[in-house]
Amino acid sequence: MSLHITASEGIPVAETVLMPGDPLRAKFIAENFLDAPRRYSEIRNMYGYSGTYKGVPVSVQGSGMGMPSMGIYSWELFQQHGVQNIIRVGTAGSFHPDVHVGEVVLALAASTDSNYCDMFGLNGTFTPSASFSILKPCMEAAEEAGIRYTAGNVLSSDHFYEADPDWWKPWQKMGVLGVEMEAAALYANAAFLHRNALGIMTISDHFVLDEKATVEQREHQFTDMMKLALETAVRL
Ligand SMILES: O=P(O)(O)O[C@H]1O[C@H](CO)[C@@H](O)[C@H]1O
Ligand SMILES: O=c1cc[nH]c(=O)[nH]1
Repeated sequence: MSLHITASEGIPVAETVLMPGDPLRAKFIAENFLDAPRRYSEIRNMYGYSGTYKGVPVSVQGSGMGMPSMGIYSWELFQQHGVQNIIRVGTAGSFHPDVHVGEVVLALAASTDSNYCDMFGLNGTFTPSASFSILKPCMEAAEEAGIRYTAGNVLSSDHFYEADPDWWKPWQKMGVLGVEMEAAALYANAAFLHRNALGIMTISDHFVLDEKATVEQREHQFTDMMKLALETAVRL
């Protein structure tokens, strides 16, 4: 048990955890993809479940929205629940005309406008990046399952709503694929605590094209990303 996660000896957290921002997406993944799922935590309704996928123990834990929330849950999972690998299964807005709603992005690195990494006391700019130990099996699993993906830099932002409607254009110019709100904190915690992390995102909105996913799609229908994360988990 930790401050924000109930899990105990009775229902431990697995070494590999899938983390959607939305706790209802965690419930959906557990109920639709895991064998014998059991809920180990419901503090603040931030559900966590443990079960197996193809015989391998896997957990699914909501992270909430934003880096402070992801910072708390991933820190406790790594530090107090023995977790080795976290795979974020999130949604993102695309800045790229060739990366469409419903498509999968692998976040090689997470640029950020957040000061989350200041706590590590570095005298330069840390680059939160994915763990190759998860990225490689994920790419292999995607190729085997025929799941198309784009790999690149994403922006982890502290803001969902921005005052300036053109705020995203300088990031697009730098080749950043799109925006979400948690990967940088996850990658930084994993680096500091010597654990592994990867962000797999499905595009839910578009900044360039007139494309948008429904609430139902965001919660339930981004199954390529969920299957890909689970197929990656069994390869770790
Ligand atoms: O779908 P999730 O995983 O929550 O991810 C994205 O959606 C939320 C914003 O709507 C933020 O958490 C952002 O990172
Ligand atoms: O953080 C996010 C997630 C999806 N779409 C966005 O525009 N931002």
